[in-house]
Amino acid sequence: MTEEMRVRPDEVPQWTLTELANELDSTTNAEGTVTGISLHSKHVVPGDLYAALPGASSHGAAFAGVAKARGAVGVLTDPEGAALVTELPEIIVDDARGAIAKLSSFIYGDPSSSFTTIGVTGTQGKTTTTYLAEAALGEHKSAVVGTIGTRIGKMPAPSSLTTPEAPQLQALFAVMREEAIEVCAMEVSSHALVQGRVDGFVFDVAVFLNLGRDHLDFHKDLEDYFLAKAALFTPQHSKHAVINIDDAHGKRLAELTPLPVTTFSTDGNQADWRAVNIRPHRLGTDLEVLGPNGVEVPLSVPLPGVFNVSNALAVIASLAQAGFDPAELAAGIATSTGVPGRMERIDAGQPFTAIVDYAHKPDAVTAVLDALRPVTAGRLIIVIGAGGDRDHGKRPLMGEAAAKHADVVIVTDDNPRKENAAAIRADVMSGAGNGPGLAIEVAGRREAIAQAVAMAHLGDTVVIAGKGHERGQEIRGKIHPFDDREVLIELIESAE
Ligand SMILES: CC(=O)N[C@H]1[C@@H](OP(=O)(O)OP(=O)(O)OC[C@H]2O[C@@H](n3ccc(=O)[nH]c3=O)[C@H](O)[C@@H]2O)O[C@H](CO)[C@@H](O)[C@@H]1O[C@H](C)C(=O)N[C@@H](C)C(=O)N[C@H](CCC(=O)O)C(=O)O
Ligand SMILES: Nc1ncnc2c1ncn2[C@@H]1O[C@H](COP(=O)(O)OP(=O)(O)OP(=O)(O)O)[C@@H](O)[C@H]1O
Ligand SMILES: N[C@H](CCC[C@H](N)C(=O)O)C(=O)O
Ligand SMILES: [Mg+2]
Repeated sequence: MTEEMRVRPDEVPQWTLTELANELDSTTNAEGTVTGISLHSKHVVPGDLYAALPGASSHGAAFAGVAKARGAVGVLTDPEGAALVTELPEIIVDDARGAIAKLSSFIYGDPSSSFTTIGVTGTQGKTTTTYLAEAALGEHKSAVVGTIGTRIGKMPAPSSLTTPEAPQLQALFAVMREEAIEVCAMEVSSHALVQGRVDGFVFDVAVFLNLGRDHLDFHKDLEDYFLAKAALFTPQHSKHAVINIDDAHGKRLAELTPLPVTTFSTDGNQADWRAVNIRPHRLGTDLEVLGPNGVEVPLSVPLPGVFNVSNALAVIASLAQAGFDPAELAAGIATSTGVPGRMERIDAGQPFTAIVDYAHKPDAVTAVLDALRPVTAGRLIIVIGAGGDRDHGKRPLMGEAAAKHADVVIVTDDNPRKENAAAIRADVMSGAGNGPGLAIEVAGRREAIAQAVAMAHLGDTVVIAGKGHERGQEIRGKIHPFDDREVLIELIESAE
């Protein structure tokens, strides 16, 4: 097993329940010493305050017994939850979700004020941008929080969700403070903003990458989704905005935000930071970056696609705003060894190019295929599916984008979760069937990848889209081991 960074600080906080209740203008019905806070019963460690919140499928108060058995000393909950809790002392507040981030930051002593925080939002590119920030920072001690997990000083520390819930996040911040981290670059999802996971502290810099179709199962419509993201660009959440004005919603946000704004563009727009003389090649892109006050630095982005130039510019603009030297940042980006499952090249001696990528939204599918087309002499073959229990509306649009930009589309399963896999494939096929090329449906992801490998020749590019770094496939609530990269290598080797 690889070594992992701790997820709780060594220096354990000590608060009485009364002190915490006071902080929330509430009271408590017993005493006890609190040494941490948890939002999920399964994360509780002895000494924790268990925050029992109302959820979509249950009220956290129903798990207070489990939390107690794991050593919780009290419960923070709302009046509805209080009616369910009998086994632990309570702090009751009307808006328990509103209280939890503030209290989590308080318990750990506002740890993120000890380092620079960069919050990255956008429909696509957050993970890539935070990883490129880590590379850009070179020897400076940095941390990354996001979809693939947390990294503190390049050591993994497990975290769930793209943006962890506040108790987990603030504990990780406290570890970062102990590790003398200089900069934490983190992904901020729209879910996190709506659910107040990043309340209780203020980002030094907030970055907006783009807005496209996703998560319309959670947000009412695209406008609602935009407004959720726009909330990051208010003084309550951030001090400074860095915005991609090539994106129409970015342009709008730059006018809307009350924060001081730095803009960037790869598209010839009049921005503070601009990419010029863009020279794509098979493995990435070379270019020059023009910045404020006559700054001009050469940059080599070792990831293919102009969209990754945009992600790299976001890194330079935001870290330069935080005081780092653009030339050093550019030199750091050039050393990136890539991002797991993002445009990741797989080489098992096959005659064609094979790429594993995390595109699971229509714009990402388009961006990836557009990036690969100019460097593909033969056919562009994509294996694609869509996740279950997520936005249904994006499925035909993903199929359509694949069919429009690839020569062969193999529609298969992603994570069906609790849905019927055949029904999801039919949704994707309804869009994929409209393209000029060949669209076929193959049940079973392994079988679909095998078909792609069997049909690919010298000069072709095969893209396995949607699951990137994921190591399992969720089918009816159970996660089966499945890694696109390993499966691809196995199938290439067995085809020889
Ligand atoms: C829609 C959504 O964001 N749901 C999150 C939310 O669930 P919920 O409020 O409905 O909770 P619930 O399942 O009804 O449970 C109620 C409460 O009981 C607690 N509980 C529940 C079960 C148990 O055994 N013990 C326990 O303590 C839960 O922690 C929760 O507080 O609060 C839970 C606790 O933190 C999260 O785990 C859950 O994330 C679910 C798993 C999820 O899939 N979220 C995704 C959609 C998400 O947040 N994604 C974003 C964006 C990704 C992207 O950009 O693409 C992310 O930031 O990851
Ligand atoms: N700036 C961008 N514009 C368009 N597509 C992009 C951009 N950056 C990355 N992509 C595509 O989107 C996929 C996901 O990228 P990444 O994981 O960096 O995004 P994310 O915003 O973190 O996604 P998630 O919301 O799932 O965490 C990549 O594999 C690539 O296909
Ligand atoms: N953070 C994203 C991941 C999607 C990954 C894709 N493989 C899928 O299962 O849809 C989500 O929870 O919507
Ligand atoms: Mg991500």
